[in-house]
Amino acid sequence: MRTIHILNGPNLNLLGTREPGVYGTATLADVEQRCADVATALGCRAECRQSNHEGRLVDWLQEIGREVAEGRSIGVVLNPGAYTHTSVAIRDAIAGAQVPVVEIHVSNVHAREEFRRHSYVTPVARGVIAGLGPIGYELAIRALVEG
Ligand SMILES: O=C1C[C@@](O)(C(=O)O)C[C@@H](O)[C@@H]1O
Repeated sequence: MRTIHILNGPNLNLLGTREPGVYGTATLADVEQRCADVATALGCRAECRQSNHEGRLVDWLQEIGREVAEGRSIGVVLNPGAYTHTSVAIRDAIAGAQVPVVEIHVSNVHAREEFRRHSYVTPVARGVIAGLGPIGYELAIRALVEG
């Protein structure tokens, strides 16, 4: 059974209590449970991880690149959090490890501050989902598995 990875970046461990007017009230555990259920329904396994550390996300992306090359993984649903707007290292890890990535944002980053409109990840992602809340993760999993 192939794995689909769900990686969440900084501060997404605070989902549910963090700015609920922007990010809603679902917790990260709720989101991860939903991802696990959708993956199972699609015949694969979800592995969900979160880190507040850029280098750890880079390490995980490199590992996943090896899994993809060996046919053990389908790719990554990645919410890079604030690193979306700052991280050349995460962009380079995705490109260098040739990981299929769907970029996801809970909030509509294009309707917020100007600095959230630029993403270093988008040019190396298969696609982007933003502003649909937790259901975006489900759509991203479907896109990777069925796409
Ligand atoms: O941490 C986050 C969360 C976010 O990626 C989202 O899911 O909407 C949007 C980012 O701008 C922000 O820094």
